[in-house]
Amino acid sequence: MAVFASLLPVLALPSWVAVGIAVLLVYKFVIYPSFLSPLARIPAARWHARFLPFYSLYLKYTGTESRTTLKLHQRYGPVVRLGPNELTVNCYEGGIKTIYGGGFPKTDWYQNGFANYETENVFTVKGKEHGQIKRVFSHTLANSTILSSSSIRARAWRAIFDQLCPILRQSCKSRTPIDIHPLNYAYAMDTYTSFQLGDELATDFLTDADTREWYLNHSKTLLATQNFFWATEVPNLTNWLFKLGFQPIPFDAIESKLALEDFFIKKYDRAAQVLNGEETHSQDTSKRPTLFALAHARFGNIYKDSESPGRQPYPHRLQIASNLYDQSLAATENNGIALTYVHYELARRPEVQSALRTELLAAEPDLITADNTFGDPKAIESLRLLDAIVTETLRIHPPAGAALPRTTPGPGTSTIGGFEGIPPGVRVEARAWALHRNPDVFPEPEEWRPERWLGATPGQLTEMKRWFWAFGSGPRMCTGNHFAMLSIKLAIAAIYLHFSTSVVDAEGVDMEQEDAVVSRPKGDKLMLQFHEI
Ligand code: HEM
Repeated sequence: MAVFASLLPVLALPSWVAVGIAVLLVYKFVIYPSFLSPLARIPAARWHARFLPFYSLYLKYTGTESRTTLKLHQRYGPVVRLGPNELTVNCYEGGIKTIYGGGFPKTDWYQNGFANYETENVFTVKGKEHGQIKRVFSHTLANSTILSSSSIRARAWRAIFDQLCPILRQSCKSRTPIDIHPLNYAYAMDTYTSFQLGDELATDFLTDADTREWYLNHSKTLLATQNFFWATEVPNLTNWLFKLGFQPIPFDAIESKLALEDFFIKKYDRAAQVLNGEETHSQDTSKRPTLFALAHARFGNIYKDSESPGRQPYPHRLQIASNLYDQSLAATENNGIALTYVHYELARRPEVQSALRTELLAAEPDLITADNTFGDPKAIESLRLLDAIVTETLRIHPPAGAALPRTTPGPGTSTIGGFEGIPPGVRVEARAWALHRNPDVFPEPEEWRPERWLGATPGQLTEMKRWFWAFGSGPRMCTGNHFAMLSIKLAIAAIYLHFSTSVVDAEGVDMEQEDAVVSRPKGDKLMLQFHEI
């Protein structure tokens, strides 16, 4: 009724005024965007994409965007108009170099999807606050610090040799295949939260299977494409529907978000007590909540105390929680997916496993010390085949391979992929999935070939590194890339020194990657048979 009531004034207008308004609307919403806008020169994905957003929304809702845009780029070139105000971009010069290297601002998509505790974090925030938060963690997450951290290596050792290997050995003895995917998530979460919060407050998902399963069920619901779509792609429509009494975001997804937030904030609150000396702890550095302590000490330089409402038991509680929770989600999902695909590719290629083992055995004296821990971190850095295996896996199976949206800045216009005069406020986005499949840079791009990183000429290598985009680029590039590479390499090195693997075909296994913000294998499992060496 309210809708009809709002139309009454229009119906009461003289007919020539109504026609005039209709002509203006057609001009603004159809003729201008289709023929006169600076975007009109750019090839459109569909004829209607010039003035209607539905094609783009359809691709996002159905989780078919990355694969479809790859085909669109193959057909129309490096810049394609996906909607009236949206461009998909697939090139380095004038593409990722300009947009991401040039620091074009993020869209609200990030805030709508990834703010935790209703509070922004380094992943979502725009403006100068972003650089301030990033600087708090940047030294501790830098490659030199990560490589020299004995506590990271000690925790990884414990996770792999004391917790994971016994599970793998058991499966060897009983000749029972094992689903390695949830264990990869567990390893990623346990090692990262240990770095954040110290060993005692970290998760223990490798041994605590019930909590692991509880976590995985909630995170799967939370990140399901169609649940995520409403808040990120059509937030205004979602709010309107909510006001009209509909709830497009399923209750399960909201419940999962709240359950996970609650699980983690309890840990952060305990970390604050540790720091305040309210809990007795030894001086053992592995128990120190390293990343929590950094945020706790330095967020006061970013946020005023007035931004810490009285309900917070310690300053900036929600800002700390939002950041740490975001990081642990990023670490678990991305490292977990990457590890699963490294296993998947290796398990199908015994000859690559043998070559890797030869490389590992040659480095073993430096890699592993006599008193049983990971040795000189440079040893792991120097393993070229291992590096090529992980990099090639991130190329062909990027865990965060979907679109990363930005907006063209103002004042003035931008040049994107050779198209000049792009006005401010246009959504522009590239995706690792498509960049990594450019055959001019990565010949036979659908082939997993680690050797492409080893036999390339210096010129080819430079080009491949420019287009390699698993961690993004520019000022918003992943802050966890060094931690990710080290922890993935430690796990793969330790496991393939002692085991070989083969893939087992089992019900529910589907290794095709989801076309989603977090690109898990569709079946969400990988059954492997481990063989002890
Ligand atoms: C294989 C593992 C990982 C992959 C593939 C990955 C991928 C990415 C990508 C593509 C971005 C850029 C997003 C954008 O530009 O919109 C990003 C940002 C980010 N990642 Fe990662 N990530 C991984 C591991 C981690 C880990 C271990 C952490 C833990 C600290 C982490 C924390 C972050 C954060 C905080 C950002 C936001 C940076 C900013 O906006 O300045 N990631 N990641």
